[in-house]
Amino acid sequence: MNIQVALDRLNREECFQILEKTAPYVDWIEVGTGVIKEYGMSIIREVREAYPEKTIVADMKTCDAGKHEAIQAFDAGADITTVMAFSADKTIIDTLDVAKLQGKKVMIDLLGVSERKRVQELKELGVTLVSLHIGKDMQETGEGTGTLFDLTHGISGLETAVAGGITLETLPGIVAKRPDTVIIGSAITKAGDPAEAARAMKGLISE
Ligand SMILES: O=C(CO)[C@H](O)[C@H](O)COP(=O)(O)O
Repeated sequence: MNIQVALDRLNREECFQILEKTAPYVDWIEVGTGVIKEYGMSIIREVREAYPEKTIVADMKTCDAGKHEAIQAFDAGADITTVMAFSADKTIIDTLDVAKLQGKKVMIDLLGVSERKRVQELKELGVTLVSLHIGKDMQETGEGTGTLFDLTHGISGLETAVAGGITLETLPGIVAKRPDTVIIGSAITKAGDPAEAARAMKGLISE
């Protein structure tokens, strides 16, 4: 099971400080949407150069112009780019085509999806990687990752990531569901000791 550290609501300096402290304990690095909006593709390039051995996820949250945005992310050095599940099927297919050509991957963000039917459709379009996701704003209303796994339960052949306010306390319940990747943002990046937070989470997952 991978740990993906999500770099969100941080400036460039903070992103690299967090990575310096946590890199030994994380497998995948997510350059968050807000960070990309602030710095553009150049920050993905910088992370790629600094961490050539890590899997880099560009959280582009693409919902249109799929081909163009996938090329942008992959050319900057991302291994995986994210696309919203509600996008038009054409957008999904276009990004999958670019990924296939470049030997990269697309992660479909299921934020806001409540019906398994859409997950099944995505699979039929050729999607192989999805993220079960409770967004920041809905986390504030108390929504948790509890029932998210119902969306993919019984649908075979999908690699799953899960995100949304996961903490050291909620991690055991998540790990029990056996996702392939656990995405953790604030619980690492806003911790008093990010290295210790990441180390503890890696330890828990490895148990
Ligand atoms: O995609 C995201 C926000 O849209 C975040 O990467 C994801 O939610 C993880 O961060 P946190 O653990 O702080 O919720």
